[in-house]
Amino acid sequence: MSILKVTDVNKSFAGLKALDAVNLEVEAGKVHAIIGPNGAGKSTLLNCFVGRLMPDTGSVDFDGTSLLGIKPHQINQAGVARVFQTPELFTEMSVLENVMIPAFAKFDGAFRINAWGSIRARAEIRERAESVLADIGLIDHKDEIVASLSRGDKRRVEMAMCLVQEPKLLLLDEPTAGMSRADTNNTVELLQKVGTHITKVVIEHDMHVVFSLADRISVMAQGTVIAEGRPEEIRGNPKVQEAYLGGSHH
Ligand SMILES: Nc1ncnc2c1ncn2[C@@H]1O[C@H](COP(=O)(O)OP(=O)(O)OP(=O)(O)O)[C@@H](O)[C@H]1O
Repeated sequence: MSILKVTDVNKSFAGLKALDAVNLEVEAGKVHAIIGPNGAGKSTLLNCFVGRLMPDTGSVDFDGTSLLGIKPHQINQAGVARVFQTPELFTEMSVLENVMIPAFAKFDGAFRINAWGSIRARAEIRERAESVLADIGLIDHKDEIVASLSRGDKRRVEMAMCLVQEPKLLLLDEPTAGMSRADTNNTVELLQKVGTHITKVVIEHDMHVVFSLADRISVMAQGTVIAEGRPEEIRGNPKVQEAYLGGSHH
């Protein structure tokens, strides 16, 4: 069953067709990678999933409801979380506080009936945050200020901030960009381990990462999806090889 369905999406910027009749279906519970050379339209498409961009035409349905015309925070409330290329963190606050903030935003309303409910909510939210930090291997750093963490650990905090919201769909925009091989391998291991029930859409240039994680791959070139299939189908696809050889890539 598909949880995300993109139908005939078009988007132009001042005459440049960034998305040209894009169709894409993401199956629930799977890891779906979107790959393609620079300028293929991957980020533009992702921005249409989170309310940052409005397609000119076409539809984007998540869990049976249209995402178009909905504000980013409402899309987030509906169960879509995004991990950015550059972590957006509260750097002067502790790791635990950073993870508790999105959990409050998501769950507090459900408890806040009276003062007692609010205290209970705080305890429960702290527990949720600590449990995610344990999964992600950061529990020993929970009281540290985020500014003092390594780049790799900052990305883990951001991942924890997404996971604590218990999203249905997690969007990962180049999760290993700029990382060393060792950090990349750690991130791949982490993504294989955490939130296994969460549907993930990953934009990624590193083919080692793509082939380690993806259940399905969509290949974009010049604003459109030129191939879609299982990793072994995509690996040998001549259209895909041509798209990469014909365009510039990292
Ligand atoms: N806000 C914008 N205004 C004008 N043109 C844009 C805008 N955003 C993207 N584009 C153009 O749309 C096309 C698709 O860009 P997009 O960033 O979606 O590609 P991409 O596949 O994500 O590339 P990369 O792998 O380099 O991130 C490019 O030609 C880009 O220059």
